Amino acid sequence: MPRELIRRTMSVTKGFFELSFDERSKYMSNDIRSPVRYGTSFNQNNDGVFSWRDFLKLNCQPLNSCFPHWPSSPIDLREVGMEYAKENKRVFMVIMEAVFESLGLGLGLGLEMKREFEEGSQMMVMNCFPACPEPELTMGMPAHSDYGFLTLLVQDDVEGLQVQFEDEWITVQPLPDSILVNVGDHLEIFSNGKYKSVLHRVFVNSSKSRISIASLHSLPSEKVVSPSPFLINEETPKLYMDTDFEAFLNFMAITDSTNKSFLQSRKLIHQNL
Ligand SMILES: O=C(O)CCC(=O)C(=O)O
Ligand SMILES: [Fe+2]
Repeated sequence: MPRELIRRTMSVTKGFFELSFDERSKYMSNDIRSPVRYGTSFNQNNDGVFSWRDFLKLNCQPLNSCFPHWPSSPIDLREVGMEYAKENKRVFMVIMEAVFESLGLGLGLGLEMKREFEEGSQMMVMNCFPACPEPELTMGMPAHSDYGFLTLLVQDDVEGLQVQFEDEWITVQPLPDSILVNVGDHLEIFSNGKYKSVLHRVFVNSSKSRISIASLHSLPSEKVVSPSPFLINEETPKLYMDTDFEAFLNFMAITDSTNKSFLQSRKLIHQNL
């Protein structure tokens, strides 16, 4: 992925969040399948969890029919976003190949999955965390894991992301122009627990706003994600239920999906995995 492309994408993202509220709010929607969805915690029309965050979610699948619905301002958002989405998918595919290899899954199976991932769901989540006068009273995003296989994240030079490791919150040192890869719930399920999705959260500060772009990738949204039959045996039984996007949406409708609660609900054997 060219650094220049990451920079340009960060710059249109920043540009979008600098637009007037009237301009941004044109893209508000409660429809989870909409090609574009803007939300802000400065208005209650957000995801249900109160966070100090503005977001713009751009659905990238299928790219050609989604991108004409994306914001027309900043003027180059669509063009840059489209180029970034394509490159992001390419990088995702390269990493998934390595993931398959690491799981000992054969080339044939890899090729089959590859075809599915080519048309897999892809969501670009642009986040803006404004400076907050009382940062200790809120979060940019509460602890959660992402629902897809992998999330490719780029961020500016302001600290904010923390990942949980051995029951401690570790602050990730931002490295601008680089891509950070997080494991999502679907990969934990598919790998039958060999990979673990990462619990993460975002804190805010009182002096600087922060921008990040999370790209979530998975299988096509109508497909079922299940533990690979090649990773189930006597030693390791099937540890997770099959799941699909519908199940995720239903879960979200009745509870919030923080703290890996969705994944927890998919476990067949409730031991400490
Ligand atoms: O801003 C970040 O570093 C993380 C954002 C995030 O976790 C998300 O959009 O799911
Ligand atoms: Fe996340």
